[in-house]
Formats: sequence, C-alpha cells, structure tokens
Amino acid sequence: MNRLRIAEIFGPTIQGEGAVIGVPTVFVRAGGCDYRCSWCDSLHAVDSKFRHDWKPMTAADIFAEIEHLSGGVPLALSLSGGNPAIQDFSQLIALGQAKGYRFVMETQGSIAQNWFSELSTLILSPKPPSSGETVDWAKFDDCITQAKQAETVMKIVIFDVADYNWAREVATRYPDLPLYLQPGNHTPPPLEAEDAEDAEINMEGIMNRYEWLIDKTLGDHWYSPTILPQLHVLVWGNKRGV
Ligand SMILES: C[S@@+](CC[C@H](N)C(=O)[O-])C[C@H]1O[C@@H](n2cnc3c(N)ncnc32)[C@H](O)[C@@H]1O
Ligand SMILES: Nc1nc2[nH]cc(C(=O)O)c2c(=O)[nH]1
Ligand code: SF4
Ligand SMILES: [Mg+2]
Repeated sequence: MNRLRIAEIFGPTIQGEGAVIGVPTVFVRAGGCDYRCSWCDSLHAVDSKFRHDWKPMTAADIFAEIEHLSGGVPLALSLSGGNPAIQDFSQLIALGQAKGYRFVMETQGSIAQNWFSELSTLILSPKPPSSGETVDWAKFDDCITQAKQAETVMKIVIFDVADYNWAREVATRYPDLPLYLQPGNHTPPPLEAEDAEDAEINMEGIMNRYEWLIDKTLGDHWYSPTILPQLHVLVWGNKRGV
C-alpha cells in the first residue's frame, strides 16, 4: 500500500463547520497544501517546516487508528488538511466504507480526483480575496464533475465586505450548490508559537464578525445561504485536535 502524509488523526469530536455541523466525527488531517491562505488556521498541516511531523501511514494504518478512536463503531470521517486532494485516499475510503463509515471531505477545489465520487459529502471551500489566493474555476468545476452523485456543498469564509461581495458572485455562478457562509477567525493559531493552542483568540471579535455577517446577509434580503460560526472554535478556541 502507498503511504499518505498525515498531520493528525483526532476525535471523535463534533463537526464544527458547515453542512454537517454537530455530527460526531473523526478527523484525518492530511499534510501538505497547494495554497497558503493568509489566515489559515491549520498551518501545521500546510507549512513545509512541519513536514517532519507528518507521519507516513498506509490506509490500513490510518483505518486502525480510526477504529481505535471510534471503538469500532462507524461514524462520519472527515478528510481535511492541508489539501487532502493532493493525495490518494481511495484505499482508505474503500476500507472504511466496508465497515460502515462514511466520508466527508474538505478541499478548496484546486485539484480534482476520480475518488471524490466515493464520498458521501464533498465540501468545496473556494477562497475569497482576503486569503491572498486566486481560484482556478476550471479546476473547481472539475471537482464538481468528479463528485458525481456525492452530495456537494460550498463553504465560503468571510472576513470583510470584499469577501462578502465575492461570495455573492460565486453564489450566482453556482445556484445549485447549497452555500454556507462562515465568519473568519482573524486570530488563528500563529505559525511561530511553540504552543499554538495557547495563542490568544479574540472571541469577541469573532462573534462581532458573525453578527455583522448575519446583519449584512439578511439586510440584503439574501436568504439562500446558511450562516454558521466555527462551533469548535466557540467551544475550544484555537485548541488543536478537537
Ligand atoms: C483548514 S481548511 C483544510 C481543507 C482545505 N484546504 C480547505 O481550505 O477547504 C478547512 C476549512 O477551514 C477554513 N478556515 C481556515 N482558516 C480559517 C479561519 N482563520 N477562519 C475561518 N475558517 C477558516 C477553510 O476555509 C476551510 O473551509
Ligand atoms: N471540530 C472541528 N470541526 C472542523 N471542521 C472543519 C475542520 C478543519 O480544520 O478542517 C474542523 C476541525 O479542525 N475541528
Ligand atoms: S487551502 Fe485550506 S489548508 Fe490550505 S492554506 Fe488555505 S485554509 Fe489552509
Ligand atoms: Mg479547522
């Protein structure tokens, strides 16, 4: 079996974001990303200075850890990262599905894989202007095509008015994809911190931004998106592995 670079496996916890919020979930966080968003809250799975901490694991190794964490009771598994689409998760998906686990994946939509069709939910999170990244819409469309019958949804992080206006344009372009708007955490764990999870988090600022996003969206009579904060951040702040 080929080996996958895994930054962390943790849970069960609740899915803290978007379409399946609140659902008991084990997370598999892949190491490596083709983007580097200015406000990324998971740089320990992105920055190559952490690559020595990414464990090479076979699908069987990963699934053994999942079974251990979940007591062998099937639940939702979330593939995140980093960008999990860089690597080949098809073997892990086959192993898990055979035992009744279902797979959700978070990706920015920059790399398409044919195994997306084996997922139960594909969460595409195109990056707004504040991220400093630019979306390749042809690649993004490839991801939607590869998902086939898998439920596909969109989650856009919003920091400011420019992001909000951008999200409105994207929503017009993809009217059939359910859309989740998520206020940004402007105090993500810093790269430099030895113990990143102890880093200061501005909860009041996050809640103010959430309130602003609700007021703005509803004030514009824009009623199609679901507007949700990062629930795990409200409960645990910047703590890692939850
Ligand atoms: C860490 S990313 C990993 C998966 C994939 N690379 C992606 O971006 O979709 C998981 C989710 O967290 C979101 N995210 C990252 N940093 C954030 C922040 N500072 N505030 C709010 N959401 C954030 C991303 O936009 C994405 O939807
Ligand atoms: N509880 C919890 N929910 C999450 N939803 C998306 C996450 C991610 O970092 O991909 C995440 C995470 O790290 N923890
Ligand atoms: S695409 Fe995702 S993991 Fe990569 S830098 Fe952006 S938020 Fe972080
Ligand atoms: Mg996260």
